[in-house]
Amino acid sequence: MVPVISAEKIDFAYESKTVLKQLCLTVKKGELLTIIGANGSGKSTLLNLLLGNLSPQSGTIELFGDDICKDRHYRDLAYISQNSFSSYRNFPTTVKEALKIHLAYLHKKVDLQPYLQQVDLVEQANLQLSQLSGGQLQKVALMLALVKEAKLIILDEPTAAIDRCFAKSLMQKLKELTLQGCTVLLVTHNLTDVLEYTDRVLRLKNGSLQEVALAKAQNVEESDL
Ligand SMILES: Nc1ncnc2c1ncn2[C@@H]1O[C@H](COP(=O)(O)OP(=O)(O)OP(=O)(O)O)[C@@H](O)[C@H]1O
Repeated sequence: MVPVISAEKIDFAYESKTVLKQLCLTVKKGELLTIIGANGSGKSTLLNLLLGNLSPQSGTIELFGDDICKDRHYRDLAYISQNSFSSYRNFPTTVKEALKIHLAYLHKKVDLQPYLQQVDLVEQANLQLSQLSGGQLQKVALMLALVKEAKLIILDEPTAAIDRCFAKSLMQKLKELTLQGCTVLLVTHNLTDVLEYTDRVLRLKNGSLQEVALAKAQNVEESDL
């Protein structure tokens, strides 16, 4: 089966600053993959390359078997960034209206209530996005990804701004989605939140990815998270 993500021998530098060296990554359909790494190791850079926001100096990146130079597969992708919530905050709508706008954009007609329930935002449905907390805005971002029925969900620090209880239900939800064939790639410094749910952990170090055995992942040095 064609991998969902296939990156081959990626070299990337910001001018003279080399960040990634001959990096390879293959992610199969239905996998929940976690990438860890110390601050500045290049995790966000790698995500930006996978999203097609940056181009490697050498190497190839394919999504769903297509070179991202030709097709970035936006229709299949949902990206929840570290600060997606701060950009939502400036959007002058309520939670419910944001969901309706998103559905209209996707040409979909569905009942809103189950989506609000899934992310526990029923009580906040009529609040303005500007009135939500960081964690609640993170839930809005997840809800929009669920509505899109994305085949690949990429999350940067998904549990950083949310409480432990929602972190658990978020990870359960993501795991459930992978069992239905969705693929999830996330970057985190909170390995404890994801370890129970992840299929693999890769550590970004010295510009490339190394597999971390799940049994050993708990003991990964703090500086690598
Ligand atoms: N636009 C840029 N121009 C120059 N250097 C950059 C740029 N963005 C990032 N860098 C550098 O590239 C390296 C990797 O940064 P990146 O943000 O990818 O790391 P990260 O692993 O996501 O870090 P963190 O865990 O702190 O979010 C860092 O040394 C950073 O200073």
